[in-house]
Amino acid sequence: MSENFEIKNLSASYGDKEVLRDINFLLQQGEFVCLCGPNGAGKSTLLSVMAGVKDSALKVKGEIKWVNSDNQSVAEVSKLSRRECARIIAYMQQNEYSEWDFKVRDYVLQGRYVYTRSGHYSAADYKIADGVLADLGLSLFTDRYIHSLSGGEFQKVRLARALAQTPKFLLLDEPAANLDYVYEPHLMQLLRATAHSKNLGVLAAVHDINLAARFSDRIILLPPKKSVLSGAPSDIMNTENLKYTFGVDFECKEIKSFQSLQ
Ligand SMILES: Nc1ncnc2c1ncn2[C@@H]1O[C@H](COP(=O)(O)OP(=O)(O)OP(=O)(O)O)[C@@H](O)[C@H]1O
Repeated sequence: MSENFEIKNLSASYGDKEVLRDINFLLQQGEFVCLCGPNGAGKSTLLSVMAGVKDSALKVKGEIKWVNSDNQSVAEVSKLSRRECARIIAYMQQNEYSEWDFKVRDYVLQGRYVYTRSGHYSAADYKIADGVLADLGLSLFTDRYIHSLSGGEFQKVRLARALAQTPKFLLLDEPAANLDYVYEPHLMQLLRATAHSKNLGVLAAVHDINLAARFSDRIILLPPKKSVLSGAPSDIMNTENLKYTFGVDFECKEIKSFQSLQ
């Protein structure tokens, strides 16, 4: 049975500094959703709260839980251990650096850690890690060391590690950062296809609203200290909603060839 990730009446602040105000939305398994908003609107903060790894100085009110298709609560993020949470949600943060220079395969295998006993990986764990590397076109990188990778290559390897976690929900903070103009749309296409084929709920903070409009099933617009707007790209991407979110005027044009490229 599919589950939904429900965010209800969520507000968050650092001391007196309000960051999120009255956020409400559902993320369903099997959909690819882009989270768009201006710098500082709270996209990273929201993702970290949903993943259960927020900054300890951040005070949060509201509900973050999973509900089943009958709208019954299944679990709450705040009541689960890190290990339990990580079996349901994989979270790829904006910037990450590993002190240790792992081989790519070992780094991706870390996604399986939450399923191991005492950190021993099974043949099935290796199979999953290798399968994800193949899906992302990274098989040739398997034996490379991560410190030798370019920024874009490492970004893809980080995504592979998150997918190896086989979560129900995948939270990505700017997954297209460091990617070139060819791989950027490739990645968005892959995320959409993976969400659909693996019944994975994907929420990705994305700065490029054209990319979001072209590939997502749904867009959530997050303006600073205001409620979110949510809808299919064709319904939500209009001058009024973009002004509400970004505070500046936009001209919106539908480019049909974008659709045909999918
Ligand atoms: N530890 C902290 N203490 C105080 N304020 C913080 C802290 N961390 C983040 N903030 C503030 O919270 C607000 C939201 O930050 P956040 O990184 O979530 O925004 P964002 O939408 O992801 O921005 P960007 O698009 O620039 O990455 C910002 O104003 C930021 O300065």
